[in-house]
Amino acid sequence: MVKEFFFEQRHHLFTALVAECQDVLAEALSKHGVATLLVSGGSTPAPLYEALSKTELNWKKIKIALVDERWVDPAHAASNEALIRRTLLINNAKAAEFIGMKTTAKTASSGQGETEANYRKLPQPFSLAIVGMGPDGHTASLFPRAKGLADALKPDNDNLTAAISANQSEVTGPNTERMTLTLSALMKTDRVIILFTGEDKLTVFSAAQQPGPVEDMPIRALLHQEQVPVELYWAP
Ligand SMILES: O=C(O)[C@H](O)[C@@H](O)[C@H](O)[C@H](O)COP(=O)(O)O
Repeated sequence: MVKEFFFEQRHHLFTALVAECQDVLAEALSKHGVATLLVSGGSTPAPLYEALSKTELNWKKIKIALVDERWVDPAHAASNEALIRRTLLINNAKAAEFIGMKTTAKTASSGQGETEANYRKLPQPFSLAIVGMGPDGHTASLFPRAKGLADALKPDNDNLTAAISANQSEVTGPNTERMTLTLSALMKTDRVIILFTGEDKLTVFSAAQQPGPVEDMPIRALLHQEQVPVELYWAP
């Protein structure tokens, strides 16, 4: 069951969401002494990251890692690592340790072993994952009917990360080669927060809440499970 938080204005959403993230991370720090924050890319979350970067958390005890990555150089405009370095790893949050997904491997599939080894060093359970949703019902880089999707969604897949080749029709530009957290990794997270805006995506989300093939709308894998608390933060 997804707990939904709707806001009339985006700045109200981000104010509330920063406070929620701060509470979740502070609780993880007091319980475990460390916290792991998993963050998505895309165009929506930047205001959250910029505000979160200024909060008075014990950032040197917080590990920040990507939910997914386009398999491009960190200097590339489409890089999620670049987005996080620009919007979150600044101000107080600069003290956090960042673990990226991109390696020097030519393809995500040939880089997956190294990325996996890096992610297995992250403290578990992960404290908080911030995920988005695309207009096609994808989340992370779990794209509908993409190559690698079935494995990435398998409950018995112990890998934390998976290489995905999205269909060109699903992504803008050259970013079809992706690395993503698997569903298993998201199920090892104490709290998952879905963040998106706009009426169109809300319509897609409502459709995803109905039963249907997960491969058509992979965010269904997060919505139709009772293992991990999932919250939606939405504004028009
Ligand atoms: O690498 C990415 O693009 C993201 O991780 C992806 O899953 C994103 O969250 C959605 O596509 C929504 O993106 P927008 O916020 O740009 O709508």
